[in-house]
Amino acid sequence: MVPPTMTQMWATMGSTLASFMFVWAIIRQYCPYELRRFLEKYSLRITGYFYPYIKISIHEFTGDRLKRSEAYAAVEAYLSSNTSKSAKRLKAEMGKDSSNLVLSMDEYERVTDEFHGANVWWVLSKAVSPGRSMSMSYYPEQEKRFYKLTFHKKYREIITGSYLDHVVKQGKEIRVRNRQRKLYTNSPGYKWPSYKQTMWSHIVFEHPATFETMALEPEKKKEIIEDLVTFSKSKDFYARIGKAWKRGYLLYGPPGTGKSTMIAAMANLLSYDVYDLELTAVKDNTELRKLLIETTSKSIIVIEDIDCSLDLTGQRKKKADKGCVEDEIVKASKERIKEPKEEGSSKVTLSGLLNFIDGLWSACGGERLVVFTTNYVEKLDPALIRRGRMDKHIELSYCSFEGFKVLAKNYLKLESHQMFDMIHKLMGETKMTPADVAENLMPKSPQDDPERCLSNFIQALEQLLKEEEEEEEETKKKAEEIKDIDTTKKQTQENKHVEIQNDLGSNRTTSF
Ligand SMILES: Nc1ncnc2c1ncn2[C@@H]1O[C@H](COP(=O)(O)OP(=O)(O)OP(=O)(O)O)[C@@H](O)[C@H]1O
Ligand SMILES: [Mg+2]
Repeated sequence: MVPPTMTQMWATMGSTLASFMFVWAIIRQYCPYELRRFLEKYSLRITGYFYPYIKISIHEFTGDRLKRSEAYAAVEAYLSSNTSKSAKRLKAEMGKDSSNLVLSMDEYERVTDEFHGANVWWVLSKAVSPGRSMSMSYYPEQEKRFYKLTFHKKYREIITGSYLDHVVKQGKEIRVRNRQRKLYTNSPGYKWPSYKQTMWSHIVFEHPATFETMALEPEKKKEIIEDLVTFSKSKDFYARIGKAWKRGYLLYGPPGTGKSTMIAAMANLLSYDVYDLELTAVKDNTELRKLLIETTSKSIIVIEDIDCSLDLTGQRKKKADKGCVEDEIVKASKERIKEPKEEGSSKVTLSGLLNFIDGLWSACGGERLVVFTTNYVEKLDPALIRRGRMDKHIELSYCSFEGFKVLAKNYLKLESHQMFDMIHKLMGETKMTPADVAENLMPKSPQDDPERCLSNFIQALEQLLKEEEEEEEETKKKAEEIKDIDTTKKQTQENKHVEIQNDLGSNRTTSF
């Protein structure tokens, strides 16, 4: 018998395929869903005997469709950043800040990836489950999307052992980087929420502060950044030493030295959410615990002006308390300290707060920073700020010349100028907060070029120096007056003493 020619072979194969497609189309069109599933199942089993490839599916929704699968989301992020460059059909969606389009592979597109010499293929597919009626309800037709990973069976170990972990880890990191971060706050006077409502309200966190733009000595900045980055990478370390993965920071210093700015810079550095906890709006310790449980991993929990929020005897301070009077003067413009509506409803105690920091952390797990800020560190109870609770104490102080150089670069785009020497000298003799330096460097009119801003700043420094000298003179004068009064008092006392001695002496002589 003559073997078939190539053309004949192709023709036979083509017609077989066409017939198969035709039969399959008829089955899809007319067969009930259950029969179709049955045929699919057995055809897959038969081909499985000869087919050397393994397939893994990762579905978008699992179980009750309520929650999107984290694995699916991680694979999606991984593929959109790693392999979408090789995809030919892409879909575009708005990015997180609605300013750019994000591309990812489209349905049924196939992309390849390579891991330690193993080639794999990813396809985004979808299955359609038909609509069905159950009791009184009708469930419409549903599309179920899933990623299908295909690889040769000889790579089974490497793919299931490490490639999938690598994909999920990288995908999660990409998602954290790309996610829209949030600033949460607990609203004052908020009633205990009904089912599934959260106690936190949030807005999108878009603070532009970074460590780069912060006026801080370079070594200090480097140390803080390294501390934060080391913390964020220490999951295994914390697990090994049996400690909850959290770190406490105490930021202290005069108003306007960048405590709040640093919190924003921390959040931007690590891509964390921020929970700004208003302690005065928390009803009691139970509510405080509930608030904590609702926070998510990769977040910073902030309590600003901790000295005003809590009475160290255990009861929260009220707005007009004596201890906070000086803060009230300093912060007259701030409305942060709010009086609870009902009298006697303030029940958050120091021990409640300590439990908030220590007790529940261990149960919650996850990566969290807790940051306290204060203008008066000496007012705080040592128990609250001891190492282990507040692990790192950072003092933010008046602006140094190094700090000024950062601000001059940010505000005026100047890295050096002949006026800098003068500024260096004046800054060594004065105490100006970074907030004031920033305000003085800010152009106030279109005519304010960098030179003008610098000379305005010099004027402000000279004025401050004069005021400080006058104040010092005043203090000296007062000290001298007090000294004079003391000397006069002492002199009078001494004179009196001499008189008494003399009287006693003359009495003794008389008696002899
Ligand atoms: N170290 C700094 N670097 C850059 N800008 C700063 C710095 N410190 C303060 N500023 C500027 O001053 C403004 C006020 O600073 P910030 O609110 O961070 O001060 P604070 O220490 O939190 O003050 P308070 O104790 O009153 O809360 C900021 O908006 C920022 O522009
Ligand atoms: Mg602040």
